[in-house]
Amino acid sequence: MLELDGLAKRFDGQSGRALFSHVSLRLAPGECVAIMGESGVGKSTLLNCIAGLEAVDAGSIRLDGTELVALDDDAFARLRRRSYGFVFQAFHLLPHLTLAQNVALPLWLLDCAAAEAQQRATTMLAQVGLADRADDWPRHLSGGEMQRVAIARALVHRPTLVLADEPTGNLDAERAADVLELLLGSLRSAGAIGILVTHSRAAAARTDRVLRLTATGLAEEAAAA
Ligand SMILES: Nc1ncnc2c1ncn2[C@@H]1O[C@H](COP(=O)(O)OP(=O)(O)OP(=O)(O)O)[C@@H](O)[C@H]1O
Repeated sequence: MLELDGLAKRFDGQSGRALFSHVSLRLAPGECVAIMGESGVGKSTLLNCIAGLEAVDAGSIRLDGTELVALDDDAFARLRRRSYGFVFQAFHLLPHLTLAQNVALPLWLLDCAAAEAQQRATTMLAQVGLADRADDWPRHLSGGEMQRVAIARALVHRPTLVLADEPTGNLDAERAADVLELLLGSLRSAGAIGILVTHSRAAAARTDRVLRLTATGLAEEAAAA
């Protein structure tokens, strides 16, 4: 369970005005929501706050009962490695690693034995439809294929929470729909919580709930596109 209560964030130079405040949300395992909102309202910043990459100015973030706002940077980094997965608009695959090595990366960071990491990475690649590409290189892939690898990497260590920032933003409509279906299906079958920041109404409509971020918090929207 992810519980956000009264989160507020302000950057220096914003003359006392909060970027957002009163952000509260409860998400159960397997639940996936979309966060929409005007450009610049703070959606990516909110994801960064939930990930502990930006400090909040007020509020509470609890993951399975643990208060994360109280954690120091090292403790948050360890938790992030173990319990978080990330999917980015620009894929962020490492060009000098094979696809299997890219997917195995989170397992290496958790000190998983090399043989097990290799086997789990290969299994994940098969689940995203790239079984025969394990030893290939990111530069040989299409955008949609790169995002499939990124989804495998985000889920290989069985995270509690996956944060996806515009995961279909660099893809054409057909590839976006395929990648989104894969991401949401994978999240649901893994029982992970998913938070998807998107400008795409079509993408948002595929999630369980659509929320709109404004300066004064998150408001529920009708899920229909
Ligand atoms: N480290 C920072 N220091 C100061 N201001 C920042 C910092 N990071 C982001 N901002 C500002 O905070 C605001 C929110 O940025 P953010 O990227 O979170 O918005 P967004 O809703 O995700 O926008 P978009 O939909 O365009 O991606 C912007 O005005 C941005 O310039």
